[in-house]
Amino acid sequence: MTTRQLCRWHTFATATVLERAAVRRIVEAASAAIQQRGAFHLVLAGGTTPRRVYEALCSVAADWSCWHIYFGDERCLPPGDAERNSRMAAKAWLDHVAIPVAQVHVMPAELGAIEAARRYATTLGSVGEFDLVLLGLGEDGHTASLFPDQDWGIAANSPDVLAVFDAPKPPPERVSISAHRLGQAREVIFLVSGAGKRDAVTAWRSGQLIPATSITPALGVEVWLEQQLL
Ligand SMILES: O=C1O[C@H](COP(=O)(O)O)[C@@H](O)[C@H](O)[C@H]1O
Repeated sequence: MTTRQLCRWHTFATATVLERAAVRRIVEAASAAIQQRGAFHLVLAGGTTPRRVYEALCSVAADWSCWHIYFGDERCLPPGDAERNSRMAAKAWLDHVAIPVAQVHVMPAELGAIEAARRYATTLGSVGEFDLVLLGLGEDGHTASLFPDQDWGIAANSPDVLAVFDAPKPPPERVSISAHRLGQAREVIFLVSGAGKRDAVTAWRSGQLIPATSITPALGVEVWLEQQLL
């Protein structure tokens, strides 16, 4: 049985306005989580819009010692490869702030998708609900590394982490947190900008099943997008 996605759409005049709002929301969510539970568990997305948000996070004041970072997906490439989502996030943000290294949970994707998925599932085994999951949207409607016509891990008994092969966007071998596990979150925000996303947004808004619609947290998802995409 599939759960229907509760979706709240928010438009922003430009990508820059959207990115500034995302930075503010991340910092607010972190403060609230740290105040209420002593820690902030944040899942990062790859992609261009998130990268600019990460760059802006370098200059905010935050209690970095309480932040715990996870990755929604990763590309099976060597650790320092510029195309890895973890490398991008490190370069843009994580290398410049005082989040303890042991609290940055990189997917060991260099080990291959199957072994990396197995190890990351162990990492997530001790993590409860994420406080905030950031996701992107690909031009084909993919999110994290959940691609059209592949297994998105929707079922409650799906593995928490999927080994992905034959991804249509390079590289073909990837690792992704499953849709079911990504939905175990207090808050999920999709950050969507760039004219190339228009068809995917139209498909989503018209009720078509695309990978992004498979993320169904109890409180629904927020989709933050540039005005030009509507
Ligand atoms: O390959 C990926 O693509 C999506 C979307 O990225 P974008 O650059 O088209 O915005 C991203 O969310 C995902 O993390 C990444 O691995």
